[in-house]
Amino acid sequence: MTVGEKIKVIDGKVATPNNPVIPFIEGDGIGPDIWRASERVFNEAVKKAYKGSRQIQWKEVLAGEKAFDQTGEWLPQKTLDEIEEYFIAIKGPLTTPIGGGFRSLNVALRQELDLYVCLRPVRYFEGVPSPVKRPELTDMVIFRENTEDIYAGIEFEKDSKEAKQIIEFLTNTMGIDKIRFPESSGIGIKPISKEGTDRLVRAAIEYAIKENRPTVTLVHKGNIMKYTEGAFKQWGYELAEKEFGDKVFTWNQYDRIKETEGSAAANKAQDEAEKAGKIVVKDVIADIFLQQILTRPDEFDVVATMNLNGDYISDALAAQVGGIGIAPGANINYDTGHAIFEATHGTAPKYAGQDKVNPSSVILSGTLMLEHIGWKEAADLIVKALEKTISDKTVTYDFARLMDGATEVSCSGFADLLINNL
Ligand SMILES: NC(=O)C1=CN([C@@H]2O[C@H](COP(=O)(O)OP(=O)(O)OC[C@H]3O[C@@H](n4cnc5c(N)ncnc54)[C@H](OP(=O)(O)O)[C@@H]3O)[C@@H](O)[C@H]2O)C=CC1
Ligand SMILES: O=C(O)CCC(=O)C(=O)O
Ligand SMILES: [Mg+2]
Repeated sequence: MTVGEKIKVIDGKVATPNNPVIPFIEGDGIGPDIWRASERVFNEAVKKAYKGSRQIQWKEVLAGEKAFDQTGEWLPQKTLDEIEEYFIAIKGPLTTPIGGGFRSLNVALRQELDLYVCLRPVRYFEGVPSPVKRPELTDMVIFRENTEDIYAGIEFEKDSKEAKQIIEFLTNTMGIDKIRFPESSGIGIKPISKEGTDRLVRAAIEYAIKENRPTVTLVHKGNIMKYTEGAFKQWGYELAEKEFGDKVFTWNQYDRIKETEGSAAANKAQDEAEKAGKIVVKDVIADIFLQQILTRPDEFDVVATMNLNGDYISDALAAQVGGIGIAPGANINYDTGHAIFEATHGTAPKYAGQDKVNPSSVILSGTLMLEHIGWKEAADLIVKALEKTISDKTVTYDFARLMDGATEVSCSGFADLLINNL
């Protein structure tokens, strides 16, 4: 076997050798089935695209159940060190116990490496079964903040010393009398910072500019959580105007024009901005957003939101274009260049070891990774093969159960077909 070389990040740009070492985490549950299938597809696509002159040297790093069985640790420091050293990694899903036990290893990886953007593109592949009438209208890219929020795990159990201390502080020092049942409350804390918001919204707008996306929508629940979600909206608008100037037109600008010159002038200003190719930065409250993505999905392009909202939105949008079996993602720090690519779905334990589930989410996460390292030709081959395989109606169980005249194939069988169609 040839020895691989390290990917480097120079001045924020990824420099990829012809034989990059890329660490992978196989994952729990369905992870091993999916990884085996995906790895073959990646290798064949790279071989075909570059006629053997390029090859990925996969390096397994441990996390989750496999790590615990082999090392006694769920997330060994060595794994974090190696991903940090090699910059780019890809992972299968990892189990998180509910209501107790260790905290999410997926979240820990994102926090430890400060991978502040969870990027989740949502697009329709012709022929995929969908619960909506016009699934092709859904074409969005979610920028989900990945390190803060109530999601990030600052939580204290009911009756714990910490929960009692916080409740005592809130009640006696802060004069809060709205904790309905102070004797039996667990406590969760939701930090949302200006720095965290700025870097997330900056990445979303930069992406919209680069990819010619007409709008960036800030999704928040700022009417209720004013100083966290409401601040996210406010800081987002401020950053857009301050850093992107005349490349954007914000709904804050719209409101200011409306206030001084009236609605007609504000509408005209927005029309002119759109005609001039400026990106419209707008906002929507999270609950109505979940209705509007169903009723008028074509009004949304790039979506920037906080961690918990982004989690719900990711799965809801995935459903519109065929489900969680075809929902890729990436966790990225655009400043250090570190990135871990991973599917949106979890370990689907009831299907573990059955060679049954759809490997497309990890495979498409891999195409994001190939594009990220500059190997677009290989990524394009995989996307085309996926389109062909779906249009042939040879699909895994999740699609087969909703498609007329489909032939159901296994997870590995689907990978075989993709490879034939490369
Ligand atoms: N990033 C990560 O590693 C993530 C980890 N998790 C963890 O995964 C575990 C299980 O979570 P759960 O809530 O059940 O969510 P999952 O995403 O694991 O599974 C829920 C359902 O989604 C469908 N599904 C998931 N993956 C696929 C696939 N590849 N192909 C086809 N269908 C698929 C199945 O639907 P059906 O039953 O209809 O066939 C499955 O039962 C938890 O421990 C959770 O914390 C969850 C999300 C992300
Ligand atoms: O870490 C987990 O177990 C769940 C993560 C998750 O749902 C997500 O990132 O979308
Ligand atoms: Mg999720």
